Amino acid sequence: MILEEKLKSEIRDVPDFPVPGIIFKDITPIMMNPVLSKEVLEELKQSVLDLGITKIAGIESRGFLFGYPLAMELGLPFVLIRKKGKLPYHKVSHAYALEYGQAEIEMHIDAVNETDTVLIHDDLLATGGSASAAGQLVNNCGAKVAGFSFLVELEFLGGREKLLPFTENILTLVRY
Ligand SMILES: O=P(O)(O)OC[C@H]1O[C@H](OP(=O)(O)OP(=O)(O)O)[C@H](O)[C@@H]1O
Ligand SMILES: Nc1ncnc2[nH]cnc12
Repeated sequence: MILEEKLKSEIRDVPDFPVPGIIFKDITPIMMNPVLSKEVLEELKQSVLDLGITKIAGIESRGFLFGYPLAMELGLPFVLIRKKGKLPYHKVSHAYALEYGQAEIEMHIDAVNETDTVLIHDDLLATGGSASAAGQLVNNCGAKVAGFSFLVELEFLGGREKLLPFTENILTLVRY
């Protein structure tokens, strides 16, 4: 079976979570499968090797699951992009809309700078609000966005369009 089929067979649809009308893509069964998790990590690694990235930024919280292991695999620093009020030091922040609500994310002001080309990683691309807000944070600190990577893309929400102004390198392993 190809990786996309294996992932689709594990990802679970949960209707009406966290609010009515949303079909939530539950990726926790992937984490319960260490063999598949390693395959995911290897695929992400091979796909971003040529992008010349200097740092990986992961979006809280599910973007940490594969983002940090990927950074360690590649021998790169990992940057935490967190929900408002969680990071201790001086920060840049950006508010945005989610598929199911509003949010604001933050990054330490010295986490990236003009010498960096950054890969932004998250588990899932829906409307693109979170990832484009993360791109803004990276750009606001003077760094370039070299690429985005996600396990899942909800194509019908058109999030990819929001990311194209940053880069055309948008990797997704499973599309719905
Ligand atoms: O493309 P968007 O419309 O912005 O949606 C995608 C975001 O929504 C989910 O995060 P959520 O805020 O639910 O947080 P979590 O990762 O902590 O569960 C998901 O992990 C992405 O970060
Ligand atoms: N439908 C969905 N499933 C899981 N995570 C999400 N984040 C935004 N939309 C989502």
